[in-house]
Amino acid sequence: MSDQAPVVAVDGPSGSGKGTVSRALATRLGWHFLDSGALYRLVAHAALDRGVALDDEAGLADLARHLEVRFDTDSDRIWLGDEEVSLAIRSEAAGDAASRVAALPGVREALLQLQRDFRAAPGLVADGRDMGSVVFPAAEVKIFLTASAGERARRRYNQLKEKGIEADIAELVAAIEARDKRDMERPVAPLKPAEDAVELDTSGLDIEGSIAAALGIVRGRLGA
Ligand SMILES: Nc1ncnc2c1ncn2[C@@H]1O[C@H](COP(=O)(O)OP(=O)(O)O)[C@@H](O)[C@H]1O
Ligand SMILES: Nc1ccn([C@H]2C[C@H](O)[C@@H](COP(=O)(O)OP(=O)(O)O)O2)c(=O)n1
Repeated sequence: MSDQAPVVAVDGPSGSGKGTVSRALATRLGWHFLDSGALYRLVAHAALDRGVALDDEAGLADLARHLEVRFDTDSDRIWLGDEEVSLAIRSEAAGDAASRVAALPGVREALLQLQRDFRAAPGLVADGRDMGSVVFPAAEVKIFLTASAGERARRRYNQLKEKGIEADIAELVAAIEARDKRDMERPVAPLKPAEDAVELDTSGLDIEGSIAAALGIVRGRLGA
């Protein structure tokens, strides 16, 4: 593993701040970035688009194996074939469908190598649920971000409000708890901290505080 580029794995539940913190880590370290959740969202989007049922494991795995995905990390845009799907895959419906397709072992297996291919010099920051436990089990640094369900619902509420979308906090808490339950109880690659992960609770932290704390963990581990 030491002859390969180093990996910082950032895992945790929805709304814990993984995307925000891991993108900032990648920028500050000058490393590559993998948004693995986007891959599950892309499979779900492609399935909804092409009428593949969300429990058709073979059909979904086939979609996952042949994803024609293109990321532009600078502009944060994503294409599926010729279609720009940057906004479409961020909807609550796509997130919910992603959580369903992510429970299927055939889909996870089909996305494994694609995720590992993101590892390149000088290093990779990988954001997801199983980066430290399954995809990069020998990652040099593993961080498990958490925050209370109430705090995560408030963050989601603010995100939706910024986009002009009305939402109900109680409904968001219920949706977050349902998604956590599905992600934690699935038999394959369930959401849980890797044994050697450092847990970081961001409930009482602002964004800069979360980034600084994560950067401190990375520097401590890498000795940089
Ligand atoms: N302390 C914090 N750390 C990270 N993100 C935060 C924090 N406080 C609020 N946020 C906001 O929470 C929202 C969800 O963060 P995001 O990075 O998308 O989470 P995840 O990728 O875990 O679902 C974003 O709008 C982000 O700006
Ligand atoms: N490595 C990963 C990444 C995401 N998933 C699943 C679990 C989530 O419910 C969906 C969507 O993930 P994403 O990180 O984009 O979702 P959030 O922004 O955290 O709500 O995909 C997964 O099972 N494994």
